[in-house]
Amino acid sequence: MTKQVAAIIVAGGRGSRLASSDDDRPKQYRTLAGRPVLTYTLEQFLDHPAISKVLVVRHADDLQLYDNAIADLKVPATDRLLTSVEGGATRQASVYAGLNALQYSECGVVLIHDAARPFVTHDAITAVIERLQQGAKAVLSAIPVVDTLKRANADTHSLSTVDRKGLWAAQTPQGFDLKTIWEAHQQALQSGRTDSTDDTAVAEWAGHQIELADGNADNFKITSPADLERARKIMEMTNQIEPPRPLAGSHALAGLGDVRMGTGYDVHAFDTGDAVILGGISIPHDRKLKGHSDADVVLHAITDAVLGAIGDGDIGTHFPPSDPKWKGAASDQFLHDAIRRVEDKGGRIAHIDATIICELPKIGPHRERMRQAIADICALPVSRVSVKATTSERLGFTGRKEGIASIAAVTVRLPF
Ligand SMILES: Nc1ccn([C@@H]2O[C@H](COP(=O)(O)OP(=O)(O)OP(=O)(O)O)[C@@H](O)[C@H]2O)c(=O)n1
Ligand SMILES: C[C@](O)(CO)[C@H](O)COP(=O)(O)O
Repeated sequence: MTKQVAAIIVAGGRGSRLASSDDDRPKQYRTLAGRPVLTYTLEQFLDHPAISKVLVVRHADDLQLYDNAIADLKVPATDRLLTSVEGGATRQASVYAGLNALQYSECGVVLIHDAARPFVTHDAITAVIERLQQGAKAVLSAIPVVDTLKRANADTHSLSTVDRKGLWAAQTPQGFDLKTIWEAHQQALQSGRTDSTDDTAVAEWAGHQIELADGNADNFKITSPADLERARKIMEMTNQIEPPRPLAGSHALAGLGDVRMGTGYDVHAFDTGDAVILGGISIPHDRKLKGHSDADVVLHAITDAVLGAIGDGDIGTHFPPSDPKWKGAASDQFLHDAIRRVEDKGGRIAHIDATIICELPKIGPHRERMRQAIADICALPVSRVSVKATTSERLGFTGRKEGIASIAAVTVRLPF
């Protein structure tokens, strides 16, 4: 009999090996081409027709980040996405929290997957499910080790070669009969075994046989800063806008699509505070910008430029300042909404050029981070985002340091 399949996505870690001073979000909430890692991971499971329930285990402090990740889903979550549960101090504890939450579901088998593996494929998921439906109690998605392996001492002098024959690199998803893995985790905990780095280790320890299913090298886990960079490049390439065809004769415009240009302008006054939000990042300053939302004057100008390109009103039309809902709101959601309006018309943003007009703070030291933040929000390669800054030679309100202005130009390609 075919058993109902649940998936647990463990997203309760802190990503300490990827810690960075300018972004305190755990790795599963960092963005790849504008959307959180967790969002991509979840989509793979929500999109798989054989999976009935998906449960995310998250850290107690991450509720807002989790909600943002769900808001970015492009596949319907419906009632298949269960209410998230809080994890524990180790991966093993987080998985156990997820298994406990599934005890009263109707699912007979469960896949356990790292949120930090967003490139998991439909085929890798199917391979694990098929073996479980054929009766396996524990299935590991894995790839054979292809590099020559060395064992080295602490000062990294190579000591010996390890025979790689029969060695596999464990990935996720790992699939189990739900009762079997739940009991194995319970026994492990009762015996004080709390440091297993994966669930097949828990099942092995409890005496169960593990079967292998085909994983793939692309399903790497984002662990280090280099992994995050690699993931960003892959996702940016996947989302890459086709380069415009070279202009040639009368068909040139057909190759480019319906190219539109929009401009935006915004101003916010200074208020007492200690940081300004500009282009999606926070910059320490001796004032803040006053506004109904977070007063990110750059994202507001870009949002208006996007809306201008498609002739769809302006930021105030869609997000009236009179609506208390937008009080203190992060402005990336305004831009996300404008981009969705472009995508609903089958279009794409091709290029963004923003200028910030202020005497202070100095923009130069923050420019690259701002470009990256805007590129992330818009799912664009950073090469398609420009941020410039100028003073107004001490003239006018920006010159008197009363506020900051920003103008933006955005190019959009729509289908004919
Ligand atoms: N207490 C924990 C620890 C880890 N995980 C999850 O388990 C997966 C794989 O673990 P790992 O890569 O070790 O993640 P972190 O523990 O976050 O990373 P680090 O060890 O660098 O802190 C990740 O999706 C992570 O969010 C979890 O749910 N709860
Ligand atoms: C579960 C896992 O992803 C399999 O490769 C891995 O063991 C996670 O733990 P780690 O702490 O990152 O080694």
